[in-house]
This record gives sequence, structure tokens and C-alpha cells, in this order.
Amino acid sequence: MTRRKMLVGNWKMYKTIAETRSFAEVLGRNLGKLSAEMDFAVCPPFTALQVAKVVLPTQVAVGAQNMHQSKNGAFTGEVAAPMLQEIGVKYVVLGHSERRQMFAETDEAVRDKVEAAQEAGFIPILCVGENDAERNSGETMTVVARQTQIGLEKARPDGDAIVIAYEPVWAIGTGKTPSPKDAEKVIAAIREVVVVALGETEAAKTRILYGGSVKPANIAEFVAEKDIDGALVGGASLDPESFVAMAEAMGQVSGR
Ligand SMILES: O=C[C@H](O)COP(=O)(O)O
Repeated sequence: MTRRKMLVGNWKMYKTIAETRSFAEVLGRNLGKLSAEMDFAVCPPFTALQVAKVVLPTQVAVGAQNMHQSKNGAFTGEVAAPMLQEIGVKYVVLGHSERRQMFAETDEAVRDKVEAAQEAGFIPILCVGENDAERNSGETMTVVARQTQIGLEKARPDGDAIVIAYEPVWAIGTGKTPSPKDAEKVIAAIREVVVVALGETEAAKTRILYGGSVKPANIAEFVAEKDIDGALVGGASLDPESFVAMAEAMGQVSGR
């Protein structure tokens, strides 16, 4: 089963509308470096989504960084699926560890968001990953299996309708990473959980990304692993030259 490789930039709380325009301009001058065999996306803050959708080249899809599981309601500060549908986003990052840790998102809330996002026609990027304490106490597999299993409980049995991102919390924004072999082991274990949730055929289609301190210099070694289908990148995705460099490095990984 060949899965299209994928590079996703999560801009977190960075970039104004003007900065989004500048990013798109640079990207537009480098389009020849984006392989037609891969999928690309960036996930700007809500305020820049609409502009991103207009100014980014069509090869680069737009994703949101979160959404509420309800279609509307008295949820101050939240954004719902119909609002994102109007903009035309393709992906929604759900259950990012920063949302889980700082905004108290539970596995069950993330599960309901996955269901709502798929109902709205978006492809959720379901994030899972252990924190430092969990890693040190040998709980990595237990934690990612639980987050994946609950996250997929209400998901459609369709491997093309979901993307999973394995992001060890201790690797996010720290410059530290697991070895590609260790990331591969965890991602292969995640795929086994997907087999149980979605069935073997759909699990073989499901793309599972690695995220955490990915940059142009290390991306190729991660995506060269059999089960790692791309990267979810924070810091290094903010600079368009760096985004393009990662796209090029991924494109050069052969034998997939
Ligand atoms: O969503 C992206 C991740 O949190 C990774 O962030 P980072 O590439 O800055 O470590």
C-alpha cells in the first residue's frame, strides 16, 4: 500500500494576515519544488484562515488548528464546523498536546471533535503523544494506544478520512527528538490500534505523521521509515524557505 507523503505546517499562535500573505508570496515563487506526489497543508490561526485559503497556491491546502464539537452554541471563544466549512478548510488538527494540556481537552472531547469534523467533510489530524513523565515511566505505548483508540471510537471506517500525528510532547519545540527507529516503533504500534478501530484495509491507507522538532536537516530520516508518512511541523514551518526545504528533502526520499 502506497500512502502519499504529507507535510503539514502548524503555525500555532503565529502569523498575522500580513505575514500569511508574505509566506504565500515566497511559496508561490518556489512551487516547482513541491512534488506533485505529495500533499501539503498549513494550519494558520483562525484569523488568517480565510486569507490563507485565497492567497496560498492550490497545492497547499489549509487546515484549522482546532474546532468545537458542537455546531453552534454559547461557547465563547470557540469556532464550529459550519464556520470552517465556509472558508473551505480541508484539515482540522485535533487533540494537539497543547490543547490537551493547556485547555484541558479530554480523550472523549477529542473523539467527539473527530466525529464532528468528519461529518463536516474535514479530514481530522488526530494528535497523540506521551509526555516526559509518561515516557520515563515506560508508558509511551499505553498512552498513545489509549489516545488513538478513544480518538477513533466514533470515526468513519475510512483510512482516507483521517490522519494521525504522533507527537511526543517532550520533543515539541525542544530540539529533542526520538530516533527515527523509535518513532517508527511507536507509529507501527499506533497502526495496530488503527487496524482494530478501522479494519486492516483502512489502517493500511491511514497516514500517520511524526511531529516534534522536525526541521529541514532531520525530516528525511523520519519519512524514510516505513510507517512514517510525513511530518506535522511547528516552528520550522513558519519560514517559507524552511517549509520548501522540508518539502524538497521529503521529495528526495525514495523507495516508498
Ligand atoms: O504541531 C506541531 C508540533 O507541536 C511540533 O512543533 P515543533 O515542530 O515546533 O516542535
